[in-house]
Amino acid sequence: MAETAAIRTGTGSLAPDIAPGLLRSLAPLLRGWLPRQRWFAGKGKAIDGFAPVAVTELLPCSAPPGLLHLLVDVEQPGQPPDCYQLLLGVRRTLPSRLAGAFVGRPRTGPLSGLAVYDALPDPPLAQALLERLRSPGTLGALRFEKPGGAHIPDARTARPLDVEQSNSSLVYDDTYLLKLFRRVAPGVHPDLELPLALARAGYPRVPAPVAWATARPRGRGEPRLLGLLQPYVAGAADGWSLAQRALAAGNGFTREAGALGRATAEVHRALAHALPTGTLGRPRIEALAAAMTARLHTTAEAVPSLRPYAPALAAGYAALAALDGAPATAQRVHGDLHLGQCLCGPDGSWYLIDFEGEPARPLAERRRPQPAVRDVAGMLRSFDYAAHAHRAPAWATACRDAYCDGYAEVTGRDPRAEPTLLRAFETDKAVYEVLYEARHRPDWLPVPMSAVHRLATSEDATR
Ligand SMILES: Nc1ncnc2c1ncn2[C@@H]1O[C@H](COP(=O)(O)OP(=O)(O)O)[C@@H](O)[C@H]1O
Ligand SMILES: O=P(O)(O)O[C@H]1O[C@H](CO)[C@@H](O[C@H]2O[C@H](CO)[C@@H](O)[C@H](O)[C@H]2O)[C@H](O)[C@H]1O
Repeated sequence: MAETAAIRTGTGSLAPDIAPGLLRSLAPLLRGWLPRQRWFAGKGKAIDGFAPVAVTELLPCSAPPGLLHLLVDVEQPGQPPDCYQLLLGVRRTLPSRLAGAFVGRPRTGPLSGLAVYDALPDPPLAQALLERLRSPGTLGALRFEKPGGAHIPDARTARPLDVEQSNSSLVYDDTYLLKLFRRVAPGVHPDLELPLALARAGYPRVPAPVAWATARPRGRGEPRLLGLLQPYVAGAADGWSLAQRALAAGNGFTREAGALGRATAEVHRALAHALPTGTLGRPRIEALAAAMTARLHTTAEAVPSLRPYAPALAAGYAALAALDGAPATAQRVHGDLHLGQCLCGPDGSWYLIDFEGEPARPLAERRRPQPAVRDVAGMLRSFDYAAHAHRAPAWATACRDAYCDGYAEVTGRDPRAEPTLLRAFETDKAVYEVLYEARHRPDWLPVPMSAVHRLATSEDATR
């Protein structure tokens, strides 16, 4: 343990000469553990190596349980390194309740012989993260911010959220939720920017961030958002579970779909007031169609079953590029809207969450104003997804119509009135899903593939 105690410096950052050795000793463990994590985007590719970006000791490893915060560049073939956030606990012996979180025991280095594990399911370590956010300040490369001096009460309980997600979340006392981003990049993050802008504009049905953490590793550009604390909507059910429940009971879902259409429209209206908007003239529409076409071809390279459909789908994008008429309006959007991002609170109101956008796209691209119909297309795809396993295409069609009706009620603009734009965005989303499912959930690949088939063969863009 004497050696372990020596890893700490006065600021919480590891001495620069220690971080590489620490990471070298963790590397063999991370190689096995990382690809098994739902949030690891590089599955299926070799890991060439790891490089430390910032390593911070949040709780001393010399007095277990220790808590290490690591930002690590993961090097994989054919792409620039991706930086991941890891929160690792360190104990001499691991209690059996944490067996599932075990990463391994390094054989060398400052943690030699100690048990290293995912810190989030360990309540004292989860509590330590909340404690850091309650008292803002800096620690090494990490900065903890709590604007307006918000009072964040102590929590009696802390638990990781047990849902499929791209990041990781902790829930404190059913009062606050801490979302910890896993793949972190420099730049303004829409999952903080948009809910903050909506909160400042007085919009009530997007949980407002109350505290957050960023990293500013020296010489590595803009700050990176690491985590974000927001009120937990207790007793809420997400739209996906509610839709599944309705389908299993043989019930319709059009009332809910209409309410979701109205909720989407209200958020769009608030975003358009709070943040810059623009128009997309002919050159920008052509560029949009070209980007969609390029994504189609890259995805068809990676997923062979998409290839036969590529020409018909590309024709839809060509129709978009050739559109005459008024420029399309563009604004900030949610960017990855689906039923799982809509929470129905105990009072029956719908909350929208997770403004991160599609995690695979660069931050700058996600922050560009875009046609609002992009979110509409995301939700239309989601009704299709929900109905797929139940072989209930009529259920999906009714929901899709009710959703568009609800949207039009609030904005006065019916998304179905721009069928070429809507079809292009729906196709682009289905293509994104093909790649997403091929990488993360191959069993689900038939779901977006059936939409691809429909979009490539049907004349009617809204069916
Ligand atoms: N503020 C909140 N209140 C209640 N539940 C939430 C809240 N934010 C997220 N959740 C739950 O956590 C899940 C994952 O959150 P999300 O932001 O979509 O994470 P990710 O981007 O990692 O997928 C959601 O589907 C929802 O069930
Ligand atoms: O984890 P995120 O919420 O950021 O989004 C990613 O994962 C989603 C799945 O969990 C994925 O959504 C796709 O599957 C949903 C059903 O599980 C369906 O409702 C969506 O319509 C469909 O796109 C999403 O695309 C991905 O970015």
